Amino acid sequence: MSALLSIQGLEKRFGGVTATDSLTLDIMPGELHAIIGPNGAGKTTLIGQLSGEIAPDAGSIRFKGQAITALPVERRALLGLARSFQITSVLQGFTALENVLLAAQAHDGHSFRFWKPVLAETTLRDTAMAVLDQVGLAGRAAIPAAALAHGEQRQLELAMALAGKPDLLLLDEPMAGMGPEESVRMTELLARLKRSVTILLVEHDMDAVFRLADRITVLVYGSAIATGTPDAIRADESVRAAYLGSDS
Ligand SMILES: Nc1ncnc2c1ncn2[C@@H]1O[C@H](COP(=O)(O)OP(=O)(O)OP(=O)(O)O)[C@@H](O)[C@H]1O
Repeated sequence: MSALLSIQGLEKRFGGVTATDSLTLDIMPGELHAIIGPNGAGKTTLIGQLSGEIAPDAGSIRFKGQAITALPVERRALLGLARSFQITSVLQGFTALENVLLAAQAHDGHSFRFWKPVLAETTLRDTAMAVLDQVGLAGRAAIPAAALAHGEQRQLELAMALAGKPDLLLLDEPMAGMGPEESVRMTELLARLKRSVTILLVEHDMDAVFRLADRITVLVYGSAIATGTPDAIRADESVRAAYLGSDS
């Protein structure tokens, strides 16, 4: 099986800081691959380079066999690479459904052909409702985003990323700022989403990571010190020493 996303020799420096250091990594179709590592390890910088917001200094990124290293964010999104979280994209004055419709429309603008506007709108609306249902917000479609609970807003951000029917979803700390109950709900949601979309997950919530991930990569100072199944990562001495704490 060939990789959905292939990262080769990726490098990123900020002044004297090496945020991404000779990183080579394959993300396989259908897997949920988590990236963990201490604060400042380079996780968000990596996501930024994959989504197209940050230009790497060296190395290459291939997605679905195509070199995307130099492509801008929108072109990557059209190819099926979507990013969610740590970017506040929800429009508070619009309903949940309207937010998803706008996200779907932004991704799929060409479906609004002037001779078939009603049909196109119906299809888009059906898609948006299906996506809201997928994230457990179907019953909240008509509620303004501002009136949604924090956890529901995060579910909505996920729905907006899914609206473009991505092949690869980049999730940057979906549990950030959540209470324990909301985290559990988001973990269950991601467990349901798994397999329908390949997911690259950056997350500090280790319970969620070890429950959800098929494979985990541990970053330290921008380098991948280990990649493996949750069991292999748990047992890896270098990981325990560098990150999890040798007594964990
Ligand atoms: N725009 C920037 N300018 C300068 N240094 C930066 C910039 N962005 C990131 N860095 C530095 O690069 C390193 C990696 O940062 P990054 O935010 O990617 O780490 P992280 O693993 O996502 O951290 P956290 O877990 O705290 O979110 C850090 O040392 C950070 O200070």
